Amino acid sequence: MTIKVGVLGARGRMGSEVCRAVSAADDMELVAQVDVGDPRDQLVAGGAQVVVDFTHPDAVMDNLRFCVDNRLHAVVGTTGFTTERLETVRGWLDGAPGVGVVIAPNFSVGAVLMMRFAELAAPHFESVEIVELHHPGKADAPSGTAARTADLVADARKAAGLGEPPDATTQEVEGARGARVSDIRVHSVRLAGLVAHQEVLFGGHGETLTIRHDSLSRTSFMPGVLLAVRSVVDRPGLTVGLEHLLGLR
Ligand SMILES: NC(=O)C1=CN([C@@H]2O[C@H](COP(=O)(O)OP(=O)(O)OC[C@H]3O[C@@H](n4cnc5c(N)ncnc54)[C@H](O)[C@@H]3O)[C@@H](O)[C@H]2O)C=CC1
Ligand SMILES: O=C(O)C1=N[C@H](C(=O)O)C[C@H](O)C1
Repeated sequence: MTIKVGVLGARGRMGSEVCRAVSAADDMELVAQVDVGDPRDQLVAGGAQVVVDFTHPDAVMDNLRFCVDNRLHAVVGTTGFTTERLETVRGWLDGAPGVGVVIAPNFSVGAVLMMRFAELAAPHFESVEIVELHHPGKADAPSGTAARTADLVADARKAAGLGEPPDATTQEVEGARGARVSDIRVHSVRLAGLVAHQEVLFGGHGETLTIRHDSLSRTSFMPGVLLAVRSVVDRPGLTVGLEHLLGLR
């Protein structure tokens, strides 16, 4: 059966790539391409079953509310999902049985594995820091992926009885030691020529471990997005993270 798909943020870096990937998929039909200035009602008028959102952290909650109100399944890659936001979406879905929403900070399979590997390594090293590197057009810092990695690493450290990573630095120019997310230092680099990259650096006794992932092209996110579109129609409620669709959790 063909899945009718609408895209929000259709003229953006990710949205335009999603439009191409959906159009090329044998089992999908691209029925609406919506960006700023276009009526969102095109999604309903076009008969979309699944809406893919790659817009902006400031816009995504209103878009999701629209989808749930109109009983449209949603696949969301837009960042900015705090615990509070996720709870709000859960609340909306409680009132819309049968509707599915998949939200993932990163749709690339390699990035999902990087996060999983980091979580596995976390209990075994006293030190850890995260460096995320992106194109200079990125709206937010730190990246959603880095924030999610920090949460996973922090939870794994806590479960293993580890405290904060050691750090005796008291003299610093503001920002030199990065941001703290769940007590983990995260450093954000914005550089022309980059797409999306992350290193998780671990340090222990006489050794370090670096786990690095590179998205060299936005096509890296497309298999994950298409998997989520195919899955969400049979997955009511909220799913957070592509790992659940890959059988990694
Ligand atoms: N989960 C993942 O795997 C990935 C997530 N992202 C995230 O996706 C989001 C978008 O990233 P990019 O495509 O690089 O940004 P972009 O700025 O290139 O594209 C965003 C598009 O959304 C449009 N837009 C903004 N508000 C809108 C609204 N209310 N309705 C319809 N369209 C609207 C903009 O006009 C723009 O065309 C960011 O939050 C980014 O972090 C990006 C890459 C991968
Ligand atoms: O804005 C981007 O480009 C990306 N955003 C996501 C994030 O913030 O983690 C995913 C990927 O890193 C690309």
